[in-house]
Amino acid sequence: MINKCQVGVITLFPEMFSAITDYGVSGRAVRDGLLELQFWNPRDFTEDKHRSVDDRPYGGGPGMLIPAAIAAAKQALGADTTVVYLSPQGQKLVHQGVQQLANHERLILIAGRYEGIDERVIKQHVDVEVSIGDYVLSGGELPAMVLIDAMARLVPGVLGHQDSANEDSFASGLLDCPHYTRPEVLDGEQVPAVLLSGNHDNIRRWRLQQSLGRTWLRRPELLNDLALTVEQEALLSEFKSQYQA
Ligand SMILES: NC(=O)c1ccc(N[C@@H]2CC[C@@H](O)C2)nc1
Repeated sequence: MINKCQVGVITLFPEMFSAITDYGVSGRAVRDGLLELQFWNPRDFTEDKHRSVDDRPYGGGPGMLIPAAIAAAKQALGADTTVVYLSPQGQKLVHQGVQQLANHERLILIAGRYEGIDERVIKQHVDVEVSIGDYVLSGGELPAMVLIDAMARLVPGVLGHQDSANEDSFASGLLDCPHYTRPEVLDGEQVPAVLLSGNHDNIRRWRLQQSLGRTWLRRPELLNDLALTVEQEALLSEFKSQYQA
């Protein structure tokens, strides 16, 4: 378990990252020093007076800006820092991958723009290529923020105890159970009585059964990778027997 998340980001648009540094749980993690972001902008490594960064595909143009930025980032974070490139060609990011990357404690993320980065740079400088999903975005910044947010939540002290309970459900490979707040009756629908019973073990079992049932209904393939406990098997088969579509 790491005790902080240190990330260097190579990006033309560092200001975009205010979306995670200035708000909510991730913003508090930055203020508490549990999440530390540093930025390197390829534009700062240009030598032409126009500071041009969008090289024509092998059409000559600026020198290799990304490797220069990686070198500067490694100077600050350490030569052994893991380099991650966000792209649709990467390995699909799921909770386990977030945990593995979070364990590196220090990472450099490359957020590309335009057509992407030179394949030789990937071969020579990138340790792992990661995709947040099968769709193309105009830049790697949003995927980088998704990865950073997910990793920060795994650092002790970032989440309150309730949120970390939610985290546990995903860590267990199950979808989260339904959640309810006030009022007790909304549009004629009651909050499930067990949640008002004060019986904590019944509430735990109900939530676990709901997570199992939802996973079975919405993402059955996730159950294939899980070794369910005796209690979980019993709760799921009870859910199935009571289920009417
Ligand atoms: N699915 C994803 O994680 C993803 C990552 C990056 C991306 N776009 C960038 C722009 C140019 C190139 O660097 C790749 N789109 C989708």
